[in-house]
Amino acid sequence: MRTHYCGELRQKDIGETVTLYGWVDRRRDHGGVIFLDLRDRSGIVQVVSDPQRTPDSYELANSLRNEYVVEITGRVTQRPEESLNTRIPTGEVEIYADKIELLNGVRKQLPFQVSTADTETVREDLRLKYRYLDLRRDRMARNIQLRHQVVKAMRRYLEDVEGFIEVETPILTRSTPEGARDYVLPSRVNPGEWFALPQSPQLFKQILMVSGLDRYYQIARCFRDEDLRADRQPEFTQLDMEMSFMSEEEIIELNEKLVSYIFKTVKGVELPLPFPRLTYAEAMERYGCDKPDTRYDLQLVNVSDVMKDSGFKVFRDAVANGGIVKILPIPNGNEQISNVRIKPGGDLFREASEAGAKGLAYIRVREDGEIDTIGAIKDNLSEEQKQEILQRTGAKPGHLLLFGAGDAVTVNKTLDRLRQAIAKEFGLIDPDKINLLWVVDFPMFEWNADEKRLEALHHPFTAPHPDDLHDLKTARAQAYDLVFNGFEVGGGSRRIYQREVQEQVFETIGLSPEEAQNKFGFLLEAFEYGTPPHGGIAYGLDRLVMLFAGEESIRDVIAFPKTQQARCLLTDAPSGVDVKQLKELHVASTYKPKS
Ligand SMILES: Nc1ncnc2c1ncn2[C@@H]1O[C@H](COP(=O)(O)OP(=O)(O)OP(=O)(O)O)[C@@H](O)[C@H]1O
Ligand SMILES: N[C@@H](CC(=O)O)C(=O)O
Ligand SMILES: [Mg+2]
Ligand SMILES: [Mg+2]
Repeated sequence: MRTHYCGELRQKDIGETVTLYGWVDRRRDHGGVIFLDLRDRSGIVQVVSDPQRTPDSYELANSLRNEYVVEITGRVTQRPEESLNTRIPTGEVEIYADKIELLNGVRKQLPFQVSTADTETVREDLRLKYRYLDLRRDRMARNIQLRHQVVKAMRRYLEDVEGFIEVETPILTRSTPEGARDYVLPSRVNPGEWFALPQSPQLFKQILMVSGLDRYYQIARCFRDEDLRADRQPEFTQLDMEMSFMSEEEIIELNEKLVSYIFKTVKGVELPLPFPRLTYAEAMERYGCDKPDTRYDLQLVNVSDVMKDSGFKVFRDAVANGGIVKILPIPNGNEQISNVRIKPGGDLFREASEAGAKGLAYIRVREDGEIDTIGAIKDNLSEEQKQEILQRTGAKPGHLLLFGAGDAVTVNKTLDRLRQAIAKEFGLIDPDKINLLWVVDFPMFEWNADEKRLEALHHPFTAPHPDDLHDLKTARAQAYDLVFNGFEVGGGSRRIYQREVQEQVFETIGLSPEEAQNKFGFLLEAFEYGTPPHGGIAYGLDRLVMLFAGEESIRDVIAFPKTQQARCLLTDAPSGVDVKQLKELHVASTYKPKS
């Protein structure tokens, strides 16, 4: 019977006889003395065997190889002075192995060494294919355990402090509009009809409020067929919440307490409350995005009013066509950023053009206070305009001012990208800083140029701001996002709970009354049976844990993630199916033979 986990053993255990189970992390032979690092999920402890002190285990110890599974019984002993290891928590002790039992060996060559995978780069496809080996390594084992700690803290706070009740909602359901494509599943018993996997439990949680549940939460799996990024998976987990009879202010306050409880419990960090807030309009104006990383300054400066009469055509036209001119001022940018980098072919030019910019104008402030720029700008800039720009941007000698000019979406996107790239390059980001902020007052809708219609910025169940009901199209929403170091970790809103308002919103996004009835009739009907005012939020659990763990990819905090091509390499899914299955499902075409 196991007496301890490997990673728990300390000086206080010296003299005890212990039984451990685990994997051989490494085996070293030091002139007839065998050292084994024994690993389990808690960490590593050093085991010693030699012919004098542990004659019964020596032969077997000598034959063990990496990743063999063993049971070891032995005495906890103080390590000699010269072999103390301060890098591991068990580094003061070692175990004299009186008895070793081999429980299982390794029959094939290991695709990579678990013991060195934390320090050497192993190809991700190998890691995902042999995920069981990958999850044995310290870093990954820690991430998975950290994820568990985060979920545990969420449950403790919501259940024990705030009285939330966890309810499971269906996976086989109807489409929920969260802005991505649906994963769909054919129904065998209902020929020609399809389930959609939920993009979120949005409508069910609202219906639970109509049911009087009052406070709901769920650790909920969501499915979205969308283009993948390092912080996006096709299948991901939300902490999903909904509550009745609470104002936006009360919902935000409860959530600040929840988030600070998680930080305190998991990270031991006390967060100052309340979290700062930015309106969507401020965030876009100052940072060019709705999830700004404000660990560093580098704020954008709008100079559209100065440039509207500029002799420089690009600036003047931008404003005349309803666009904007903005500047990203970079202190000490002159020295580090050469003209080559901001002209076609340069890396910063490429960054800008990937965001849709056609050019990257600049002004450099010289040591003597004069400016350097291209002739077309310099010749067309009046002294007043120049002074106004220098003053507004706070430009000093050494400053580089990068310009974005054009439609607001492109300018903001461009300068946001440049801001992030420059913060990284200039080392402006303090990795120990924790930066949490709310973005509030989102607009209800944004223009979808492809489909030539307004679409809901959050989702169409979000309530408009009560002051803006006279013009729904331009109304602000009662919606809020939580941003953590430049990532959107959560988003929610107060909801519409009156049928008429919901119908108006459907109409605004171009749903005909028939379509609205067809897709969301059950919701509209529920609103007629006594629906309480309600609202909620959902956090991306994977993203949150990724940031807690200091990882750059959410794949590293998910036990069995998909690749960027949305494949599971462990099980090799998706795969072809038998034609018989397809026939039963009434899906005759697109048949792909099973391999
Ligand atoms: N594909 C995804 N993979 C992982 N997490 C996601 C994904 N989509 C959304 N989330 C997380 O779920 C939370 C709530 O979902 P929401 O619909 O607001 O996402 P979103 O605004 O579409 O997110 P984004 O566009 O940033 O991916 C997000 O704040 C985010 O943390
Ligand atoms: N269902 C929403 C979250 C919410 O509004 O509560 C989402 O996934 O974004
Ligand atoms: Mg999305
Ligand atoms: Mg969102």
